[in-house]
Amino acid sequence: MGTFQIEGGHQLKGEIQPQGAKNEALQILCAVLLTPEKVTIHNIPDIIDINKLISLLGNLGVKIQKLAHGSYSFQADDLNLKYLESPEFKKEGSSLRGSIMIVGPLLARFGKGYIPKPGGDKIGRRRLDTHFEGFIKLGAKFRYNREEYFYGVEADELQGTYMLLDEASVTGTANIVMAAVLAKGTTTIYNAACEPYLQQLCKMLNRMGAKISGVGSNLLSIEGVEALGGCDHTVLPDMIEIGSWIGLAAMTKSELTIKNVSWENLGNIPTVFRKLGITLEKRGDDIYIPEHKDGYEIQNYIDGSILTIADAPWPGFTPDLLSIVLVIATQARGSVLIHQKMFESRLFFVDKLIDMGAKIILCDPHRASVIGHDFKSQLKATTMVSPDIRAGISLLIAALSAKGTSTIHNIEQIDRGYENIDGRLKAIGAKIVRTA
Ligand SMILES: CC(=O)N[C@H]1[C@@H](OP(=O)(O)OP(=O)(O)OC[C@H]2O[C@@H](n3ccc(=O)[nH]c3=O)[C@H](O)[C@@H]2O)O[C@H](CO)[C@@H](O)[C@@H]1O
Ligand SMILES: C=C(OP(=O)(O)O)C(=O)O
Repeated sequence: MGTFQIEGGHQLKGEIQPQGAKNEALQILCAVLLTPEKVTIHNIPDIIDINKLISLLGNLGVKIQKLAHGSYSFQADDLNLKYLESPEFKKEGSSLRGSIMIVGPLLARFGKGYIPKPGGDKIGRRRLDTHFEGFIKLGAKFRYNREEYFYGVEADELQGTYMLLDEASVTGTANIVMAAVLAKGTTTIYNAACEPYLQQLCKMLNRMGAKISGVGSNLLSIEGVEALGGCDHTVLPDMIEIGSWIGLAAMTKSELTIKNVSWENLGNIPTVFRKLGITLEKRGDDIYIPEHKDGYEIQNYIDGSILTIADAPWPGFTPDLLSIVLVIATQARGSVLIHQKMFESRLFFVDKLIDMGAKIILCDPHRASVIGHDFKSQLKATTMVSPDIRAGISLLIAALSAKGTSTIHNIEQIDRGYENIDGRLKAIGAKIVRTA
């Protein structure tokens, strides 16, 4: 279990380039299974979860070539489907969440898709009903081995149909879309998730020859085609990393420029940070954050009542940024209610912030009320364990703003989603030491 030692209380300064988006890259990598032709992908982040998925694809027989940092070509022309029945697959497939999205492409192209219960953050119930209900609607037979937590779907042929998803699941929508592109006839998916991750996936599939319309909305129409071809794709910058750097700048009162953020794909993320009182300037495609010498003040609603920041499926505010918003609020002027609607175990990390001196009341597993210190009282350094990716980065931001030296254990949880995090933060002045 690796550890970070963080000397807090230093201002940072400079430019930071966001990595490619983890959650988009996971979808895009699974899509290479849909064609025997070569697919080239750029801006793939070098992080644990992505590297695990690339290794899984390699074990499935995908030919992989590293072209440059973040650029790879993949060719799934001769797969070893026997691997899906091996003990190694049961171990490898269950070590990340994104692996679930190999099922749709394998089902569509080879008539069968299997997966052990996928891993990912332990942040509450993470069911897979939406995925499998979608495959069943397309005509697949479903099997579930309870002893081994092993899921399987099989079909000689998939038939397009209308479906109303029970919830706008991100990975569920991606999986069903990837199955439907090769089905017979037209599939209509209502209540589809439409995060930029999915928009990017659909655009890529269309470049491969798929016929998907409604991209960016919650109503997708997919006219099945016989086969897909190769393509080139570049992953967008990671909007969750961008939000993390905004939080970092505010909490450490640092002047930072976040480079090439793809503003048009950030949805309401800038607006939410502005509601917390943080100044963000659009400079070309960069975000410039000035030093917040006098802190930042949370806005109330028009009627004077206390602001709530809650998550919702896109174009609502992503749940993956709520932990970061919460930590920033601990030093704001004013109060805010953080309402994590999607996951029931994602706010428990606030205990660590309370230990550090933050004023937070965990009202219930979904809601935390934060009363900001307005920098009148600095957080105190402490020792903590990172429970999940976003709590981990939030604790790291808290530690960078705190007085004294903090220790964070289990930093693999942060490395799952942030590329060379210590190296990049040290380059802008952070004092972090990594021990293996
Ligand atoms: C690899 C990947 O891409 N992971 C992301 C993906 O996970 P993932 O695709 O696993 O998450 P889902 O979108 O399926 O669902 C997330 C949670 O929200 C609940 N839910 C979802 C939709 C809805 O309308 N109502 C509702 O309550 C689900 O029951 C579940 O508990 O999307 C999540 C929600 O944005 C993000 O936190 C994860 O980072
Ligand atoms: C919850 C997350 O990831 P995963 O779905 O891979 O666990 C996340 O990226 O915040």
